[in-house]
Amino acid sequence: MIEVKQLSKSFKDIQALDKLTFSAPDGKITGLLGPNGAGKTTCLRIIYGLLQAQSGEALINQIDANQDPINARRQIGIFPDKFGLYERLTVREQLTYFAALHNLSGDHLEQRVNKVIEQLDMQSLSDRRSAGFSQGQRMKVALAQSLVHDPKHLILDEPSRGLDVMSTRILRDILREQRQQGTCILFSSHVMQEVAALCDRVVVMANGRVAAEGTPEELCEMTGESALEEAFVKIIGSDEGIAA
Ligand SMILES: Nc1ncnc2c1ncn2[C@@H]1O[C@H](COP(=O)(O)OP(=O)(O)OP(=O)(O)O)[C@@H](O)[C@H]1O
Repeated sequence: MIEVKQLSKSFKDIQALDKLTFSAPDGKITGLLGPNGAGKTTCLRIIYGLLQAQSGEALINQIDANQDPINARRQIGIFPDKFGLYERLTVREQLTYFAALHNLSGDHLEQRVNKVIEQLDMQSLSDRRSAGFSQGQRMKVALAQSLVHDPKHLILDEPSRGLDVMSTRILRDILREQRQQGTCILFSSHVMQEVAALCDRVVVMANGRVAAEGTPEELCEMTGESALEEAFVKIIGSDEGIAA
C-alpha cells in the first residue's frame, strides 16, 4: 500500500504539493489525474525517492521514502517516462543487470528473468540487442525491467504517452494481470480515457492538492454527472490541461 500524508513540496515560490494526502491500496489500480502542473510528477518522484519533500510522509509498505529512500525503492517497480535502454545489451542481459541491482542472484535471478520474458511474450526478443527495437518492443523491455524484482508496488508516470494502440493495449493487459496478483499500482495521467479505462480508484489533483477521490462511479455521483469526463471538469473547475 502507498500512503501519502500531508506531503508538501515547493520549488522557490511555487507550491507544487500542498499537504497532499491520499492512499493507493494493494490489488487496485489508482490513477492520479490532474491538469498540467497539478503536481503529479513531483508526487511520484518523492515516492520513488528522487526528490525530498519539505514535510509530510510518502509511505510505501510503511517505509517512508523521505526517510529511507533506498529501502522504499526496493518495494517499487518504476515504469519510466523515457525508456532508457542499454542498446548494446540483449534484453536478457539488461533484465539480468536490473535484477542484480535489486539484489537478486543465482537461480532466483534466472527464474525471475525467464518469468518476465514469458509474461511479456518476449521469447523471440530476449537474445537480441535493443538497438533498433520498435516502440512497442522498447515498452515491453522497460515494463519487464520494472517487474523483474517482483515488486509489490508499481509506479508509472504517464504510461501510455507516445505509445501506439497496440502497445497501449499490451500495457493495460499487463497492469490488469499485476492487479490480480495483488500489486498496488499507481499511475499519473492527464488523459481521461486512460484513467476511465483502467482505474479502480481515481485521485483528482489540482494545485498540489486532492480535489476529489473515489471510484469513477463515486466521482460521477458526487458531481451529479453521468459521464466521467464531465465529472472531472466539474471537480477541477476547468478542462484546461486535461486531455479527453
Ligand atoms: N525542478 C523544478 N523546478 C521548479 N519548478 C518545478 C520543478 N518541478 C516541478 N516544478 C513546478 O511544480 C509544479 C508541479 O509540477 P509537476 O511536474 O509535478 O506537475 P504535473 O502534474 O506532473 O504536470 P504535467 O502533467 O505537465 O507533467 C509546476 O508548477 C512545475 O512548474
